[in-house]
Amino acid sequence: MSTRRPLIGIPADRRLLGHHYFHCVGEKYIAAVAEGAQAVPVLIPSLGEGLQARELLADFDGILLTGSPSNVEPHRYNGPASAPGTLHDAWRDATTLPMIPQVIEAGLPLLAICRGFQEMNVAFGGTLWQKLHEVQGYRDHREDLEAPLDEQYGPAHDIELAPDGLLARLSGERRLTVNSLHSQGVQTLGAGLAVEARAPDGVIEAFRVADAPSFALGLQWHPEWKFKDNSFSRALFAAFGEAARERALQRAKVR
Ligand SMILES: N[C@@H](CCC(=O)NCCCC(=O)O)C(=O)O
Repeated sequence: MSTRRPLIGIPADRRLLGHHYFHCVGEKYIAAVAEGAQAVPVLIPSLGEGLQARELLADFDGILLTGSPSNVEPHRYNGPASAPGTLHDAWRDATTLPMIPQVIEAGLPLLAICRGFQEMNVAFGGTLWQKLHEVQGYRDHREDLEAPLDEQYGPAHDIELAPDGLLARLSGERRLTVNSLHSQGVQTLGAGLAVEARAPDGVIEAFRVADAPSFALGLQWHPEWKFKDNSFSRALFAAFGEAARERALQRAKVR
């Protein structure tokens, strides 16, 4: 029976560096997959429809959707035009949004973080607030970009966990403290998503795919940041890796 580490795909951001575009993934996500999930991180270029995702997914045991300073293009959820100067990543949208339902349908474990969480909500038909801090009743969920990184990714607010949810089960807690580095947030929840956690102002901070055959979790915060120093983050990536190992074993049986 195969004992190789599971392969976890990570769709890349497409970013202009100098005169050329690159497809890139933040190293902290790569480390969390390799060390936290004990899996092999495989970066996936964001080639949109050119990717043939369905065939590609057959060779993977999980997918991680990362955070990004870019926003999902509003036309993807019939939202209002973004403020001038907003950073988007159309190629990433064109890659992840069609991929998400295929990942769930194929029974691959999925962990989505921040922008990835927002992509999941849009892929399931939900919509986004673009500037939570300008919406009556919501606090500012952004980081201070002038602050040191440890402060930007440091504890920012509590979340209340759904008592019957996966996060409550994984953590054994009802309330946790998380970091917060986002301007956007869930406005309407996508069909089939079950809320796992909310911030004190009511912002949805986590959900799962209610009827997914495997691990399918979206988080608005960043558990990958110094995950080794946080027992809940370690448990999250360990559970994600375990689900990917299970998929790898199933795949090995049918080869
Ligand atoms: N642009 C979206 C998502 C924010 C996000 O993912 N921030 C993290 C970026 C850097 C990192 O990967 O840690 C929004 O503003 O809501």
